Amino acid sequence: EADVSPDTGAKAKADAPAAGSSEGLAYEAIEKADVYTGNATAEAAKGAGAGVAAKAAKAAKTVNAPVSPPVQGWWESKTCSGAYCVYTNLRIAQGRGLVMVSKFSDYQKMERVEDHINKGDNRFEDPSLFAETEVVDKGTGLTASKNLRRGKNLMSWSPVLVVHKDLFKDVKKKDRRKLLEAAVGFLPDETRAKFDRQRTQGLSAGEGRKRRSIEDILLGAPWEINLGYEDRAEDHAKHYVNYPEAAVLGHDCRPNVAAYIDNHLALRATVARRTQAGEELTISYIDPLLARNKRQKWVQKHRGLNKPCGCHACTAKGSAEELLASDERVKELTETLAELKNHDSKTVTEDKIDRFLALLDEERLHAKLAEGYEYAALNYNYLGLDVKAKKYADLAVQAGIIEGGIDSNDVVANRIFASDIKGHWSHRFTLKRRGQ
Ligand SMILES: C[S@@+](CC[C@H](N)C(=O)[O-])C[C@H]1O[C@@H](n2cnc3c(N)ncnc32)[C@H](O)[C@@H]1O
Repeated sequence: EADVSPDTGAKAKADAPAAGSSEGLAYEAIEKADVYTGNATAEAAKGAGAGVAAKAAKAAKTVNAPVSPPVQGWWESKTCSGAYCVYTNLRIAQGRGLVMVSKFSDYQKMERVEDHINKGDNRFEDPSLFAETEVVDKGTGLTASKNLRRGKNLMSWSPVLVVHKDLFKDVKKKDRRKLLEAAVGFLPDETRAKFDRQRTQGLSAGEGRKRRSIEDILLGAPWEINLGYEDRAEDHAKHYVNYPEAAVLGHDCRPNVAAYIDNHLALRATVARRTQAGEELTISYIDPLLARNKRQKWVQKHRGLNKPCGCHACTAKGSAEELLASDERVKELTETLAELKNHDSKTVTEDKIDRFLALLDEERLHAKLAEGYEYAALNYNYLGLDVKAKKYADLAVQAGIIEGGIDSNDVVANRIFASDIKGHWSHRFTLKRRGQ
């Protein structure tokens, strides 16, 4: 499949043409020592059988092929370990570039979404809205420079590194480190410098000597995409994604910023509640509706925090009473949400929905309201309470734009619902079933 470069209009082929070709493609020489070709690990060979070993052998043989990516177009490097290879596109997203460590079939899927990635914006909406600062016990973070209103867009950035999640189980640590370093080494200079900042950013002098590995950087942020088809269980195409500019956002279980990956694979971050100048801007690295002990362990185990989560919702400055109250709210919210999601539920009443909404607010889940509002609206409508249903369907649209983007499926569906509450299938659904 050929794609048109946004800058030159030239056809950029996925195949890397020979070095010095007359198609205007240039090669930057890199140290050959930086390019690594590994063998299939025992685990990968076991998982994928002879094909993987054959591919590894082929890779080993072709190590003398061009070892530098072309300036434009996709490039399949011969830097591989087992089924996983490094792929590059330096011109994508107006020259920001993207490197990938993945399987050939997933690389092909990525090639097909190039146009989408090219259409995304790459910018901080208004750099005067926040500044980088040191945050106590959290390293570098972003702090609001002005008062910010809910719904204010902060940033949109295309991915620069995409890594298959199975790499971490199929390839040995030493080999995957080489693959990841080779991939990042191929990024255009400016982008690589931004990536590299993440290795030392916010580490204290003592920690600084350690530098974060690329692996730690990937695992320390919550960004994942699935290049497969959601409805195919066998399709394991989950990938970690890195957005260097967003990596400075610290974690809070009750954050003031909502962030999501949009249809252009861009990371977007939007203010989720009114924020005062001087407040740290935070996102949640995990599902904020998990119970507190799970949240605390999860961020430590999976998000690189070197101690249990210390955010206000997890510590309440030591107030056992406040912590207990929050735990109870989270439990009730989770249980009620399950009831609201079940349209056969016999236990949902107007009071229960009212209470659910009050708890959402009290628990300060301002970056995760859309789902709750949507189910509240549906359940009000089941009971024929169309004024409340309309109010929360509208709020679900508003929250959905902040949490998932204006084009997201949920926003589109809720707009339709909000525009015709009484014509929606949910109207008086429970009442009709009760014969009322
Ligand atoms: C994506 S980075 C965020 C930027 C980071 N503060 C820095 O200085 O580069 C994730 C890392 O930041 C630190 N961090 C983020 N949120 C934190 C929190 N709530 N408590 C403690 N450390 C946190 C952890 O070291 C985590 O692995």
